[in-house]
Amino acid sequence: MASKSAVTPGGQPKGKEEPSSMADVYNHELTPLQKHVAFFDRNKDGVIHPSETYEGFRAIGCGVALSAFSAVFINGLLGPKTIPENMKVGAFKFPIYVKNIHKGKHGSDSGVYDANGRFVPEKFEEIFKKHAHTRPDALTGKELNELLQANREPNDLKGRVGGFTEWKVLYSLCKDKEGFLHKETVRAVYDGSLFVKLEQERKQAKEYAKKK
Ligand code: HEM
Ligand SMILES: [Ca+2]
Repeated sequence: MASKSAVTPGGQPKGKEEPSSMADVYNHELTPLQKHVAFFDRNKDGVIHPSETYEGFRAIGCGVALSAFSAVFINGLLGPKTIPENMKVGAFKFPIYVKNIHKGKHGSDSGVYDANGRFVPEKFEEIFKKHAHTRPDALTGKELNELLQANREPNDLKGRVGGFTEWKVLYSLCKDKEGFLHKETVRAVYDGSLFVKLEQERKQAKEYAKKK
């Protein structure tokens, strides 16, 4: 009988270098923040390698430059915070451990993810109550800037840059023709379903283009 741990829940063989226990994260209910990043763990071995960050960004429609930049900076800066204690990691591998992604949280954020990576509905609603002036269920580019400004914590350059990048990439990927970023899109960022949807939409658009 095949050993239970020989394959990931996705059915793919596990990476050789990482201990199999890292994939265990998928045997439990994921926190919303774990779901947010699980999309980028392409082979579901519990570890996001820079190549997977790159692949994930490409899959949702980001260009080569942004995807490569993100792989270097997200894995380089966030990855080390997520390495489990007593775990030795080879130089230049820059893994991100899905299990510990809450340790990668930064300052100057909205607070919608709590310290454990859970979703805080009140904080989510607050974003729109405070900043959605033009219409209640969406943010304009200007209103997004207002949110970023309001989230800024003193002496927190790293957190500010992190928050700025997350929100600006989201806005550029998902704003509608009139420049609105919809509440339901933002909701889908927090439960991780947005990335899956964007990838599916791109695949369908490609199929459609092939048939034409
Ligand atoms: C195009 C891809 C991505 C977009 C558009 C995006 C967007 C966002 C947004 C809008 C937030 C909420 C920030 C807030 O509440 O103020 C967030 C949080 C977060 N994201 Fe992403 N993200 C992306 C990819 C990733 C990847 C690849 C990782 C790591 C593997 C990641 C890790 C995080 C973490 C750790 C947080 C929590 C930050 C905090 O609350 O302090 N994200 N992201
Ligand atoms: Ca992986």
